[in-house]
Amino acid sequence: MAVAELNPAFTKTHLHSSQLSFLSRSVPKHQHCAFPALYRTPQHARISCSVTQQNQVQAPAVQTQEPKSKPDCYGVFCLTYDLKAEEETKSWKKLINVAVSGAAGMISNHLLFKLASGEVFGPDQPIALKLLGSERSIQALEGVAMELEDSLFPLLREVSIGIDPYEVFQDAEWALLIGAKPRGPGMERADLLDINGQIFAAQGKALNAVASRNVKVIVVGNPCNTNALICMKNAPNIPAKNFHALTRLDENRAKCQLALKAGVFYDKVSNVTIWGNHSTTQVPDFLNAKIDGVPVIDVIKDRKWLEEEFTEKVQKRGGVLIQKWGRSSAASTAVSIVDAIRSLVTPTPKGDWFSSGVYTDGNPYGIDEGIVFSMPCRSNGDGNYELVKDVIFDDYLRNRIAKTEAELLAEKRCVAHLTGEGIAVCDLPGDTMLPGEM
Ligand SMILES: NC(=O)C1=CN([C@@H]2O[C@H](COP(=O)(O)OP(=O)(O)OC[C@H]3O[C@@H](n4cnc5c(N)ncnc54)[C@H](OP(=O)(O)O)[C@@H]3O)[C@@H](O)[C@H]2O)C=CC1
Ligand SMILES: O=C([O-])CC(=O)C(=O)O
Repeated sequence: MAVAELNPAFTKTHLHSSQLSFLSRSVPKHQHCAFPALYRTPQHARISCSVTQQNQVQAPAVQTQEPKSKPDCYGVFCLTYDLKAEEETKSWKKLINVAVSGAAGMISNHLLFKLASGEVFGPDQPIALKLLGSERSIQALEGVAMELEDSLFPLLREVSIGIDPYEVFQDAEWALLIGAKPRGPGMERADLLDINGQIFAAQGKALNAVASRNVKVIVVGNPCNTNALICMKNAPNIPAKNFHALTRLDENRAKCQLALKAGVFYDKVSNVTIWGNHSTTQVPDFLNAKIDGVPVIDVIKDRKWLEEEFTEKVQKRGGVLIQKWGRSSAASTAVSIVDAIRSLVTPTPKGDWFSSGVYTDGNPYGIDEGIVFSMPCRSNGDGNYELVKDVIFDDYLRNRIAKTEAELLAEKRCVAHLTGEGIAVCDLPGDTMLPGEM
């Protein structure tokens, strides 16, 4: 049954959410209904019902204008509404489109509800969620959309689900790329780079074709640095500066370990950089880090612990967690994605910085150009960042950075066929590991 066949006076209150979902799924593409209590008639007029102060439904009033087109909307989110009125009366900002891939996965299951609640973009920012799944996950994705419906988030104005990135990424202002194939038993790192690289090449092309020209892209799916590079290289019309690989979880893990050792609450720890790859070669920088404004090395006077135990703990934290949980970090990863976005949309506290995997071209640290490398960033809150200049290095830090840089350069050579840089040569140093593989 198409929504067009509904009794126009049949309001939301008469329908169970699963009925709404079913009805909306049976609406042909580009054919929509409207809410509050707006439904489309066969004549394409819109019928509106308003609720009186006594909460009684009034007789429908016919409106003539065409409802807004919403491709692939889901359930209650297919209903249109007068957002303009809310922008005016509630001082809401203009709706933003946030695309999420791997939306039926574990990380997304935490993240989507944070995005919809307003805790990420703020209590005055209405949001449209555009969820990318696959044939394999489409049922699960409907389940996710149903849970979003049932959560009644005031700021969540649109949800759409789909399996075609060219549709899902349309006009996206943020693209949170989480979906990736996990490395299976016996799978070579080079195979993982290739399989996931194909996904991120395709998604880069789609972003290039249909996303907002200023879309901010955060790549989470592993190996995230090289996936971000592939995505960026396939999206030449989007500024390279707009691509990030998520290393914020590593920064958060490092802060926690430093706080634990120093016996302070973790909000006292600042200026922590993760350098390099989101892998076991990553470098958690204790040289520039501070506790209560004092250099960490003056608070934790155990250099051996910092160089060995601390560093390894952060590098392998993901793997230890998998051993305990039987699956990789999902909740804390989602939290760190929230942190990463908020770091770009709010001004960085004075004197502090945050880590993100960003393109190395023009970096002031002497790191090879042409790779996505985690470095210290600051933002004035407009969605962009600049690299922090006033950081210090010693031989230890330089040597460690060189190792993770070599790993990323090798990964880059391994995916040359996906970045348009020629024939791939895979000479990965040893069998480099994701944090979760240890
Ligand atoms: N950067 C970081 O700090 C961290 C990164 N990660 C990474 O994030 C990614 C997602 O993690 P998580 O949500 O826990 O994983 P899940 O396994 O729960 O979900 C991953 C999603 O990836 C999608 N996917 C895409 N291609 C494939 C494929 N070929 N085979 C199987 N699934 C595929 C699936 O969705 P669909 O079928 O819809 O495409 C699936 O829902 C992983 O790559 C993980 O390693 C995890 C923790 C930290
Ligand atoms: O390897 C994984 O999937 C998990 C991961 O990245 C992490 O925990 O940092």
